[in-house]
Amino acid sequence: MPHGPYPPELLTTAQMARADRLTIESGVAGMALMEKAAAAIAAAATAFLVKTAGRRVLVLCGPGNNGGDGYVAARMLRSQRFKVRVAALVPPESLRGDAREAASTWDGRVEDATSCDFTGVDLVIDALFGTGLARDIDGPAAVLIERLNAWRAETRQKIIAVDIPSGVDGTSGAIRGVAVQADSTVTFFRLKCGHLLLPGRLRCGAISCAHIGIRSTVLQQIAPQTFVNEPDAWGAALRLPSVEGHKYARGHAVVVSGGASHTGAARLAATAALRAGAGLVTLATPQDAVAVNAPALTSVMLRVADGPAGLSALLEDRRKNVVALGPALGVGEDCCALVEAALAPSPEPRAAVLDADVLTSFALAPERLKEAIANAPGPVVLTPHGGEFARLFHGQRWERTLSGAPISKLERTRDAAREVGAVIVFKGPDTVVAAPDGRASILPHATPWLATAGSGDVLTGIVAGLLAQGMEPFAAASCAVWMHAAAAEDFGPGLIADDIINHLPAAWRRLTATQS
Ligand SMILES: NC(=O)C1=CN([C@@H]2O[C@H](COP(=O)(O)OP(=O)(O)OC[C@H]3O[C@@H](n4cnc5c(N)ncnc54)[C@H](O)[C@@H]3O)[C@@H](O)[C@H]2O)[C@@H](O)CC1
Ligand SMILES: [K+]
Repeated sequence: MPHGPYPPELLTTAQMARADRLTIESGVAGMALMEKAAAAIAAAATAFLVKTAGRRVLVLCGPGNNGGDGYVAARMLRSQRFKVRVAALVPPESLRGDAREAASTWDGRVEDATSCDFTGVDLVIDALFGTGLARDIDGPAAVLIERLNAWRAETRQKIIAVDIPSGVDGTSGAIRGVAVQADSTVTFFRLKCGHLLLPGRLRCGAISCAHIGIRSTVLQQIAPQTFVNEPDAWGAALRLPSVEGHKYARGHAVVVSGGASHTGAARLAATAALRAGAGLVTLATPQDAVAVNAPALTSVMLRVADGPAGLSALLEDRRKNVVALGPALGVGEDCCALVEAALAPSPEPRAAVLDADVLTSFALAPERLKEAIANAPGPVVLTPHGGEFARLFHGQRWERTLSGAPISKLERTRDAAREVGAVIVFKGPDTVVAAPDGRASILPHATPWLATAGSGDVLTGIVAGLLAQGMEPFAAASCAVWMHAAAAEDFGPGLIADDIINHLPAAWRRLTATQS
């Protein structure tokens, strides 16, 4: 699993190649970058070998600069008296540019990787393919990677990946044919999107990011729009309560409850909105559910709002600046009509969070949802999981471009956000948040315990609570995803949705510690 914190920007492989190019054009030699990259790899390998008292290293080198890093790291490790073997996919004489120069600094034997033997090896360095991977791996290289993974599984020996595990697409996180299963990955300058998107993330092991002499000023030209979902990316937009502020200054969120037998989900969302910092939260309940909701609430207020007309009347109070609906609302036309009431034009701005049954209800009429969003009196955040996303954006079923490159969850979320005009939180272990203007964030670590009943309802409530305080919607949605994961991580095994709410104060503490 990844280790953080990381630099905030995430790059595509094309953006990373541009960062290398811009740096080289500014006068830094490509070999100097490679030496630093290799030094970071050698340091990681040394730390591992010292800890395990291992001595024998096998460096697998590919046909490009990733292989170049491997040759230089091999030389560095041998100079520290480790027993180093190098095995390559192509003969060193066939290499070009920096890779060729790097290989020339290794004066030891170079074995043929496709027939190399792993017996007795303590550590493998995977320098086969990096950000230059351009197609699916097949043939002898694929067989080698399969043999390598089988060796690791059998012997429990370790693999360090140079930049990215070979076979993982650095932009999409897809596996191109086969991919190395690494125990740790040392990447350079900035993480790539494919380090955090599944399934790539699961192939990386612990990720570290080394500085190799590329200045962060190159990012001004590259203008990345994707960020690691950590406080560095959105902390500046956070609204912390001030001593002199009163509760109305922190907004008033309305959460819409389902009928008498479906009330728990909305109560979870409402309580989470309060814990996320909304000044006031009202649960809008149908008359038939009052008797169920009333005894179950204390700090959340309760108001009757039957159907669209009831909700419209409740929302006439202009201080109610966020409405959240979807959890256990029931699928169908009644649900669509409630959403249209919630998004109806209003003289005061009002944000909305749409989740669960709302997303399914509009699956057959996405244009209708798009129109309601276009006319809404404030920003809208949609929080689909995989199934809801697929139903609502079924037009986006292509997994690959015409040239065969995989289309990632990141790009699909970004396209959907642009298409529908709302911030989209595409939930999962690698939750992606995307805004219509193209900004996106990816959650670097989520505990598997988050996949529990009611967890999504709590997330809806946190988004609503942060929006109520006036946080910018992309930042609010990203922050909510982070807090949700941080609270779950704080609680640990055995988590249920109520625990996420109860551990939001711990997430707040962690967050405010990063801000001071
Ligand atoms: N000067 C630079 O550009 C730097 C590059 N660095 C390293 O260089 C790597 C990128 O180097 P490259 O752009 O040369 O790319 P790679 O070394 O990742 O691979 C490119 C080579 O692999 C071949 N190839 C691509 N996909 C293949 C497939 N499926 N099957 C078989 N062959 C395939 C290509 O034809 C090309 O020969 C980074 O990941 C990083 O490790 C670092 O040393 C930092 C500096
Ligand atoms: K690699």
